[in-house]
Amino acid sequence: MNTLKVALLGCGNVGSQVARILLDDAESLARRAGARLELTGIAVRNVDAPRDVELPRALFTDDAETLVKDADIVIELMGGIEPARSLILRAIEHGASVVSGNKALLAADGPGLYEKAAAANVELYYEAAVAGAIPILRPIQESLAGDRITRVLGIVNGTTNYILDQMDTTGADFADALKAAQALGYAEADPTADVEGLDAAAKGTLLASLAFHTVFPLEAVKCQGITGITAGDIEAARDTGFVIKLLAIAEKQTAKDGTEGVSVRVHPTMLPRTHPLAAVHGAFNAVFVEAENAGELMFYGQGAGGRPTASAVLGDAVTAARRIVSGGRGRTETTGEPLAVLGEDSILTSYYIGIDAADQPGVLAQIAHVFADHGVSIEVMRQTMHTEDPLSLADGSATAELRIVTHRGTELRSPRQWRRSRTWMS
Ligand SMILES: NC(=O)C1=CN([C@@H]2O[C@H](COP(=O)(O)OP(=O)(O)OC[C@H]3O[C@@H](n4cnc5c(N)ncnc54)[C@H](O)[C@@H]3O)[C@@H](O)[C@H]2O)C=CC1
Ligand SMILES: N[C@@H](CC=O)C(=O)O
Ligand code: NA
Repeated sequence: MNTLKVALLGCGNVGSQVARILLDDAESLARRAGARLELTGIAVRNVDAPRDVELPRALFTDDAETLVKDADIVIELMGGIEPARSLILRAIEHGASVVSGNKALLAADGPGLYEKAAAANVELYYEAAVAGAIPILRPIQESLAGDRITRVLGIVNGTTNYILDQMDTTGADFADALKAAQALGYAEADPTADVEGLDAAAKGTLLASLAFHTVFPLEAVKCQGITGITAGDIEAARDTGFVIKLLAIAEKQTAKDGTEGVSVRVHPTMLPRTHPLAAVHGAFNAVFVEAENAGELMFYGQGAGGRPTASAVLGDAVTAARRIVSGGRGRTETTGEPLAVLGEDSILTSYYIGIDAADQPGVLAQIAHVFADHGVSIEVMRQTMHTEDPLSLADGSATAELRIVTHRGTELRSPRQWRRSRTWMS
């Protein structure tokens, strides 16, 4: 049986689990891959750093450059743009296939990397980069290659789903829930990427590009994270039978002028508690794919964490090994249908707005006036008094929390545009 040399870059939450499986499961992986996968080294910043998983000290090196030069398969689990990008390019130049979980890099520079991999006749696989353990990219690229996908939407960030779920079910506060998500290995090295929605935006970009056979630029994602969500918002949602989830939504649409294009957006969304996505708890993810002939498909599983993500990485490594053993290329990126990037004026949805207002006569009328002035139709308005300070009721300084849900409409920036969008209102 052949032996393929595997170089691992990074030994954090995911990398350490990948190394463990490569070592512990070597015999059965060899049978499945058709070649032995020999872990030749693990590149890290500090070879002496303490690790949660016990691994042979001799495998560690801080010389990633040298390690990739002699590998058949390079597994990149360092994260970040550089040096990950340069090391992947170096691996490709040396004829190695690459497996990565680095959605930040792939969303920023995927096409450049695929092109280099195709030219060198090697594979670049990244199933772990979207929705962790859930097989979603391969089904989109292979199983649905004969269908037309129209929409992909779902919960694709484990950290934010964990935080929102903890706030909803246990009343945990945002900061504590984030700390727990970090300790469990769900969060990115810089968790801003999770809580500001950037990680979900990167995944949305990858999903849209593969589902619609186009190149969707990361900068074109309309993105809002969960840092503005308060315990009050969660409570108000619960009181009205809703739950707040961070969704990524990629849609193929026809703009008003007839142009066919794609929009991608990430934002907190109020979902009825009876919706299937409302039942996605903890760091689990769920992705709906809608295709013209297949109809609706739902993919569900662990979206973050070392072990589940390592499963997706190993799946790609075995697939890459099989290709090397059998010869020939595997699946390629199909970017044959460049589609227009559609913006906010093509996104039709209803909005939830929370306002803290003085509880004084005329305030409600003023707010309603601003909405009317901008052509925004209100569907539901609820008022809750802040009564923590009973004296405030007497001295007239009390405030009220207003929760407003609009009818469906587009989100446009200037008042003039809002007026123009009036025709889109239901
Ligand atoms: N943690 C998770 O649940 C998931 C993570 N991913 C992705 O997998 C990748 C790894 O994630 P984690 O294991 O959570 O990250 P981590 O921060 O726990 O581990 C990163 C590892 O890379 C090493 N590293 C970083 N920069 C380096 C450099 N310049 N030179 C040498 N070594 C370097 C670090 O020493 C560490 O061992 C990231 O791209 C992440 O986005 C993807 C899906 C899920
Ligand atoms: N930080 C990410 C990890 C997986 O992609 C998340 O929380 O989903
Ligand atoms: Na996946």
